[in-house]
Amino acid sequence: MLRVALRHRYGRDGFSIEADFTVPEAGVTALFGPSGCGKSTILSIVAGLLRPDFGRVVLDGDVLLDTERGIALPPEARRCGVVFQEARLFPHLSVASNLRYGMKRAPPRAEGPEFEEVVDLLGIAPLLARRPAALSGGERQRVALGRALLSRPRLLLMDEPLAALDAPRRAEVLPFLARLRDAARLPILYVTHALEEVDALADRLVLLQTGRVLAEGSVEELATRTDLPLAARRDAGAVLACTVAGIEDGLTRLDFAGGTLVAVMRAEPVGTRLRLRIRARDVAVATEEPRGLSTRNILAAEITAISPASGPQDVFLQLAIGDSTLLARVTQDSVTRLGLRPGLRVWALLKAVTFDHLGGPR
Ligand SMILES: Nc1ncnc2c1ncn2[C@@H]1O[C@H](COP(=O)(O)OP(=O)(O)OP(=O)(O)O)[C@@H](O)[C@H]1O
Repeated sequence: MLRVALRHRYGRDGFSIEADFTVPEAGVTALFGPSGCGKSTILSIVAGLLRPDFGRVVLDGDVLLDTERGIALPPEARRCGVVFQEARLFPHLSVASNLRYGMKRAPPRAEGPEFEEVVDLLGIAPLLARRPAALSGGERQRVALGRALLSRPRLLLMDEPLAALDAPRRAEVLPFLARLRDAARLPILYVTHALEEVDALADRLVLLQTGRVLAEGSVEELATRTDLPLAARRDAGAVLACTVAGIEDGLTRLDFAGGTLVAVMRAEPVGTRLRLRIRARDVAVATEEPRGLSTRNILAAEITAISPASGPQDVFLQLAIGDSTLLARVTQDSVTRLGLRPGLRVWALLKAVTFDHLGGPR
């Protein structure tokens, strides 16, 4: 586990950061927030590239930084694999040599994946003889991931690794990141301002705003918090962990903690685990069981809370469906007209178009 506590100010009157959070043993923790909120600064402090005014960084009980005790391990002694927005490969070396450079940085008895395993994991075997100039942006990033992994780090730090890529390249690299996450069994601190990357990759979220941690928790939990800035986004809504239960007539049946949904999406084998974001604006409610509707996903729910939404006419309904929570964005007028209140049993109507298939299998 990684524990981070820090305080830093750039210059006398510059931007100030005060953050305190943890990253579990394995899985992706996304450091998420708008541009300029301090994400890269935090990552640099953890990597040892920036010395903060005050900081304590402890990885699995080992102190990497403790300004009060005068401890500050140099970057190379921290065993952090760092991946930046640009791949930063050596242009004069082949892909294979770039990867071997990573291996040379690994301590002699460090545990970790072998060269072939990493090449296989990231699908870079056909690229080994090439120079970075002859690679696409996505391929370059895959090599950079491989090089970081081969240095056998104890922690992976990724600073917007997909931000410099266009949408098709991002879509190409995302599944490899998901594979790496599942194979590496390392804590991964992942800086991003893209919610779709959070949905596809992250287990936990540390939400930042102007240098402060607003909240930390699981992606599912924070997605339905209407008091956070996430709720003001167009794509605000619940994130549900689902398992593919079957495919019939081109429709995929997905089980989640609370019931079953039907979605039109890319066919995945039964048992595949994935996550869906169900946008609040795509959920409607009815006080009586609807009949004769084209909507296939109609779920029995209970209203657990009603809270204001960013538009003055709208509110969020928090809906409990078994052990899951959905958000619905409805007008204040429908609340009055239908007598919606916490404790009321309703039906949640989800449009098929709601389903965005996120990331690769988990
Ligand atoms: N070396 C520096 N000197 C002074 N101010 C800095 C320095 N580096 C960053 N800042 C300021 O600190 C704030 C946080 O920057 P940081 O790069 O950590 O944010 P970020 O969340 O990573 O942003 P982005 O998503 O745009 O990369 C910004 O206001 C930035 O202008």
